[in-house]
Amino acid sequence: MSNESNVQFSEREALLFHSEGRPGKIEIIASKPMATQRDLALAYSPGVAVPVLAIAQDPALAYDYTAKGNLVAVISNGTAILGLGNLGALASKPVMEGKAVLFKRFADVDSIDIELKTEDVDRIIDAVELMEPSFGGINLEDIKAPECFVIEQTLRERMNIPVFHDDQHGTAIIAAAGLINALFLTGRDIKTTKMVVNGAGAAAIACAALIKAMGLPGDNLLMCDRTGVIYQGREGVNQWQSAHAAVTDRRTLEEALDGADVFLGLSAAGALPAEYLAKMAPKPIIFAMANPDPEISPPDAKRVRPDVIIATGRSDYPNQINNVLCFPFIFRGALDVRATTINDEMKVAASQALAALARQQVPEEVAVAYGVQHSFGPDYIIPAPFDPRLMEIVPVAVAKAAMDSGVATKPILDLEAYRQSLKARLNPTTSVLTLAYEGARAHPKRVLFAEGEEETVLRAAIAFKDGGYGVPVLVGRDDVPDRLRALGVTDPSAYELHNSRNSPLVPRMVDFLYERLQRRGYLRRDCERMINQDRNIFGAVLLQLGEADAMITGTTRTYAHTMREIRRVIDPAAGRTPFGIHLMVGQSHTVFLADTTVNERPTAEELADIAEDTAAVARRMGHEPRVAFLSYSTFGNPGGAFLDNIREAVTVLDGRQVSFEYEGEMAADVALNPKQLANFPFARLSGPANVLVMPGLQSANISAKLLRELGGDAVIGPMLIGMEKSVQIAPMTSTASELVTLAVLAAGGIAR
Ligand SMILES: NC(=O)C1=CN([C@@H]2O[C@H](COP(=O)(O)OP(=O)(O)OC[C@H]3O[C@@H](n4cnc5c(N)ncnc54)[C@H](OP(=O)(O)O)[C@@H]3O)[C@@H](O)[C@H]2O)C=CC1
Ligand SMILES: CC(=O)C(=O)O
Ligand SMILES: [Mg+2]
Repeated sequence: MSNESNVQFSEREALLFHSEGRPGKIEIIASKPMATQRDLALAYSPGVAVPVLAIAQDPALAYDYTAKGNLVAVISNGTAILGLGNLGALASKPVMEGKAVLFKRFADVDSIDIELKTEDVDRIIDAVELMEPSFGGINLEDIKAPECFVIEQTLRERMNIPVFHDDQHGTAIIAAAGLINALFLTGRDIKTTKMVVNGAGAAAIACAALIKAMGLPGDNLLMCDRTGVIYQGREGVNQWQSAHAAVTDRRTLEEALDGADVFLGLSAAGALPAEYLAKMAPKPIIFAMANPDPEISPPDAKRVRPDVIIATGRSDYPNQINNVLCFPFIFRGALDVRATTINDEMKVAASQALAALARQQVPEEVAVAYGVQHSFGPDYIIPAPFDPRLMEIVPVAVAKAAMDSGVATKPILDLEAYRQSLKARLNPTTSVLTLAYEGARAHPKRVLFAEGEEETVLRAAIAFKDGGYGVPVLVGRDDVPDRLRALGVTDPSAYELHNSRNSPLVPRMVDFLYERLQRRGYLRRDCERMINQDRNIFGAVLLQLGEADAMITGTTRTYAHTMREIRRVIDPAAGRTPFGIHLMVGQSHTVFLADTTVNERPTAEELADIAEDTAAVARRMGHEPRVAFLSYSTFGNPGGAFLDNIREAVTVLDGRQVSFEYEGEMAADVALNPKQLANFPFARLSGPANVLVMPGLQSANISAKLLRELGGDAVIGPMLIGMEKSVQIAPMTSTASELVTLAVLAAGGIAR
């Protein structure tokens, strides 16, 4: 799919992504304990009667006793699914589930998709209106024009919670923000700018209205649909379109574009032939926003007009103009002040905040991920959706505008404290992971997949290559190309394959291994056999010879077995203690657990090394480390025979004068639960620990595996740290996407 952009994936992969594990993209998780009879009695009958009666008395209490205040419905009837057209309510469900997860991912808004099987405007209005008690806000999505205008307007009048048709206003807010910056960069004044809007539906009409409100003269805008220019007097034009009908003798898109400064595409894939660009003004601005494929691709546009500033709706080209930059954050702000509506003031505030953000210095981690050109300029006119600053800045601007315009029912007095609370709502790990993926694309590395005959590994290698994250180097037999073909790869020769049976590198590899092992009891013949027969040794030697930057293995043999093989070829880095880290990633927190894989009974020095290196990984992943050395004992209570090395590790760190907080020994609940920690006021942790150094491999490995199998959080790892080359031993149960994550972390230098 999408063979021109730098992110590619097969249709099969897109389907697998949706079907693997639990089908679809969302599930509902209880936010209260549901373990005991008592929990259930409180959560449901009879306990639930108490909040019922309270809400009946005072409806505002619904925000205190239910999820309403943070819950948004994403509602569609599937009549304008992206740019794919009217494919019906059911087919729109993947998109609506997608919007729901984006709400959560970007702004911690809980959201559920609702697909309505009707094109009847009145029935949609009635259905949505009846849902008012359930939700804090309504996001209408992919409902075609002109019905969407009537539906949204009527619901806004009838409902007392925000109703927002994202395709209209979300798109207009982003397009306006991008346009402000593109006009600035090309030295244009909006009052003399000539614009063509292609598409005359929901998004196009809302964008045209907002841009005119910003100062573009009505006569300077020509709107086109499939028939051509919408001119005054044209037949079959609805009332919303006729508001933008121009007095003009131009009739086609091509004629409309003659001398135009800006093309705004909100129509369909490929709707703008490249040759039409030739007659546009110097430094033309093209926003080709149709999804999933734009009106014209950036490479095609740049071939004809190298001076173009181009944006698309996609994340895989520079300048993503997509309403994902807006809807999570505008609802976050609106919900937090319990706004009764999202008004024009709030929309303008969001647009201005976005435009201003793009002009600020780009944070280092975002800049590194994107490469140098991502400072304000033609390839960076709008912030990237996973820029962590969006969550801090846009909701604050929206909340303030809601308060200033009198639609906030629960004003926020301290906006700075609000900004801080927004920051804490998202887990930095998620943006660091996203940025690690972007970084891998900006600086692609060679990653060796040692088990190239395994389907899961091949799928990971395909995703790694197609995603543009780097070059997979496969170890496997001659049938690997056939296996790749069976997975939908049309040109397996594009994959680098090393087969020990016929690799020209084998003599050099044997020399290397024999040199290393000759004084450790191995004959040359043993080394030849290992190179020929053992994929981990073969792969690790390739890594040592510089044929790859990192290596992924582990899915076919146990961790211990794989580790033994790797250690024959690769040593610990000088002065380092190798060990494993598991990461537990929740919505707002990450906990780093170490050493979960290597050292059975670490000494005090080793525990201190593990603490230091894990703290460094935590910092690389955006967390200020607070290290707890865990035990069954807290500060000597109860006493025991195996506490000395833990205590001594704390003393070792005292001597090293490290720059992070650490404390121990302590029980896990003291480390993680602030109430328990408060019982030890002398403890030198300013908050719950996020780096847990385990006393030994027994407890560490058991805990990590328990959490992986039973825990609600996502688990990443184990990452192998402290080796002279980056080798990652994945769990045998890994999925392809877990392998890709490990590959990206290894290639990007986070796991090192
Ligand atoms: N990047 C972003 O954030 C967003 C992008 N969009 C994209 O905008 C497009 C329209 O969405 P939306 O407004 O919701 O849909 P609507 O169904 O409301 O409107 C579609 C409009 O596009 C016109 N159109 C379709 N094909 C062409 C063509 N080849 N040339 C000219 N006009 C054409 C239709 O004209 P006619 O009546 O003649 O068929 C109609 O006016 C979609 O591609 C969607 O993905 C939408 C929202 C956000
Ligand atoms: C992004 C979006 O909402 C659309 O393309 O419809
Ligand atoms: Mg949409």
